[in-house]
Amino acid sequence: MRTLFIGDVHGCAEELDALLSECGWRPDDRVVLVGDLVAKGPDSAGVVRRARERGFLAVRGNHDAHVLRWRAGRGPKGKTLKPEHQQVLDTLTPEDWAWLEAQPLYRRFPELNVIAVHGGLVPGVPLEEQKEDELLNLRSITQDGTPSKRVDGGEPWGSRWKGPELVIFGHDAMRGIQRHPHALGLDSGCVYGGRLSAYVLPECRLVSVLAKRAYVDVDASP
Ligand SMILES: Nc1ncnc2c1ncn2[C@@H]1O[C@H](COP(=O)(O)OP(=O)(O)OP(=O)(O)OP(=O)(O)OP(=O)(O)OC[C@H]2O[C@@H](n3cnc4c(N)ncnc43)[C@H](O)[C@@H]2O)[C@@H](O)[C@H]1O
Repeated sequence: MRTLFIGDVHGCAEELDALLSECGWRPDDRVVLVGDLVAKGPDSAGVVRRARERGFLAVRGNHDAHVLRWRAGRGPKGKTLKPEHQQVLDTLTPEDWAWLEAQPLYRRFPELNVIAVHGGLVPGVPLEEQKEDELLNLRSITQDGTPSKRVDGGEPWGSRWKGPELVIFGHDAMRGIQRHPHALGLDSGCVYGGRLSAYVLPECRLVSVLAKRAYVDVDASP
């Protein structure tokens, strides 16, 4: 059986279809989306529906977690919901929400020696002791080992991850595809007009398709 790990889709349903086609996706392939299925792009509900109906697996991304919190009435106090998240709340069906809520923060694939997570893992911390915010939002590690959610907050966390598992992650569109000895970043910025990327095992093949257009202007992003 093949396993296709796919980077941040962010509602780019047409690009997801194109990528699956480029990979030669068959229903007996296992597909694992590494988080941020929703928000920013044009068709979050279409992405979740495809994943749900086709039996894909996913891990939860920071945007998925954010809309789930609002849906549960636990949005940050005194804050208003951004349009990109309101659109998700307005369009997902109850079945979509149930599926999204069932997605964990990380998944282990022992037979592949792979861990899938959206943000990252703090090197040296056992998997079960990793904090939720870092699993969702980690990007960098400072010289003294402090985790940071900022791109300029140190070196990429993946460069310090020593294995033994290969960690496949997303969340870092600014750095794009990251190849470290034991970590592979798959967010190639599709929603910003970049590419949507997949890593196919056991072939060890990186496949990507161009975004049809930029749905978010990087310069206009907060
Ligand atoms: N209390 C609160 N009140 C209201 N809202 C709240 C909230 N707490 C959380 N939220 C909202 O909930 C969401 C999740 O928040 P949170 O979980 O806090 O994540 P975040 O890292 O702050 O969210 P970002 O939107 O910055 O990052 P991202 O996950 O979209 O990463 P990406 O790499 O694509 O993008 C990161 C950046 O990189 C830029 N970028 C990406 N690619 C490129 C490129 N190639 N070149 C230049 N810039 C690029 C993007 O424009 C973007 O700015 C956010 O929208 C946040 O604002």
